[in-house]
Amino acid sequence: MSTIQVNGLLLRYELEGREDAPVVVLSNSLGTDLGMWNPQMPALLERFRVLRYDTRGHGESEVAPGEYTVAQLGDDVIALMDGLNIARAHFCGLSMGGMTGMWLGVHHGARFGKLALCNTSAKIGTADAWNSRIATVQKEGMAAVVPAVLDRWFTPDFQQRAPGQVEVVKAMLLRTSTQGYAANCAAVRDMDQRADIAAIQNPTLVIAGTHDGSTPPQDGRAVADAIPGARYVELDAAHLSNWERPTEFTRELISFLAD
Ligand SMILES: O=C(O)CC1=CCC(=O)O1
Repeated sequence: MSTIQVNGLLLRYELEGREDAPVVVLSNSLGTDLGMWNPQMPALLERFRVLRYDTRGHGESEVAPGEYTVAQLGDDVIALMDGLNIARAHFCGLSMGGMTGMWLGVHHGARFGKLALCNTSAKIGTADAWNSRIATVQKEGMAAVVPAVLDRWFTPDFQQRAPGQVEVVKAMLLRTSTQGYAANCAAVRDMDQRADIAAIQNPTLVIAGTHDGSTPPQDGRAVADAIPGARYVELDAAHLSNWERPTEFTRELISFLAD
């Protein structure tokens, strides 16, 4: 396992692929870790050097005290790239990872080539709903949110036809630190980038899921409409579209990045 000290905490990362290939950074969603990109890795590694990491408070990365902000999550990516001497990269993030991607496009666009913003939103849910989720995990632990979260991540059809894959992702959610999860919920709760993202100048792909109960397609469309020239693609999937439609997701991502 590789770790690096960034912004006062240890982040776990993996950097794989040919040293002379263009770099793509992959950023995980709330309640997962860098393993959420496993379905895309073999195809990505044929063309790219892939840097993926566990967002602070997730997986094997450290849990910093207090609540986080999307700006902190974005600063971690810049510090990670600086620490690994990566001057420029493409970026792909799903859900909270996509929110980090929007922030990076607005504030550090010159460090990035193309942005893929997947199953994400410039503003998500109400403060009350996030506060209630935070209170639940703090009082009852991660297991208390698992059934509702899984029903937003995967369609009933996928849960029935791929129970083994659902178990793999469920295990990531259950392994997530309660404190880290709550701190990242606060970052998502407090984020509103709707007025900012029109400033993004990077070529952008927005991927949405028709059955996504967390960041519905209209949210993805709104992101694509706000970013000049952004491409919008909708897959027949719920929130974790990269697991539910891995072939289509990977094809869309690679054809966009390699174009
Ligand atoms: O857990 C959810 O409801 C879905 C989600 C919201 C932000 C994120 O990254 O995942």
